[in-house]
Amino acid sequence: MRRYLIAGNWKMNTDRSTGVALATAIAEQAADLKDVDLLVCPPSIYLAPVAQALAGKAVALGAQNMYFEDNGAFTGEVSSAMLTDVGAEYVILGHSERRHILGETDQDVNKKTLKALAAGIAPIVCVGEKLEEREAGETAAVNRRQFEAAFEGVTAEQATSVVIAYEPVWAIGTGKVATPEQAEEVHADLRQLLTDRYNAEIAGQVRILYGGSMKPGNAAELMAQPNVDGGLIGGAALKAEDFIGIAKAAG
Ligand SMILES: O=C(CO)COP(=O)(O)O
Repeated sequence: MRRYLIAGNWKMNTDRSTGVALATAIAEQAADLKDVDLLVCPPSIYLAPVAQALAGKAVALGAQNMYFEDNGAFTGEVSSAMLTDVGAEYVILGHSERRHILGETDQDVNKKTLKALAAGIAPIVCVGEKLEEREAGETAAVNRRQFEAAFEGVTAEQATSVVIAYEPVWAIGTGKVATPEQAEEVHADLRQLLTDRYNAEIAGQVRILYGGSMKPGNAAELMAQPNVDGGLIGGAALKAEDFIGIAKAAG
């Protein structure tokens, strides 16, 4: 069945030395954990030194974004080949900060998802509604639209490598975590969308993470939900102790 995945999204935080120290501290404690996959996603510029710190360790490396073109005149962007070159196995795509602050569209997320899969990188596709959308009763529709757009053209074979992260925008960095029931409702909807698009067997293999103010103190009840397969952690991923505390709650 599905293994829990605890993923740290460091966002635009850390520097070279604190990033390496954080990855090293997580890797040291990761050895004791069973039945859970750990992943850290530092800023692109620190992927290489963090990869070095994690060599031979039970913690995977991921990026926070990539571009969908292979190479060329795209100033400031990073390609899928560059990510694999430095050892990234995952890439976060369509994070709400990229959608709502940096203007990324559903179509961009789809192109990036297809490119990552073609390159052998596991995309972590983020979906999630804003507060006003939830209050307007649009939660299911928004998450469905983002899901359907991202999965356009993804084959059944590829789908099992995709990770979905449900991150309600109102819960990100606010300390206002979704209740386990709120999370489970959306996760179950997403699993049903996978079943409808592919089949129940494939849907049963895809990991659906929750993200938004997840902490050691609330992680266990969230991950006790049948369709919550781990977490995409922001603030609490910047302290090894908190990140490992969440990973322990998965067990
Ligand atoms: O956006 C997130 C992870 O991608 C969640 O951030 P916080 O855990 O800081 O709320």
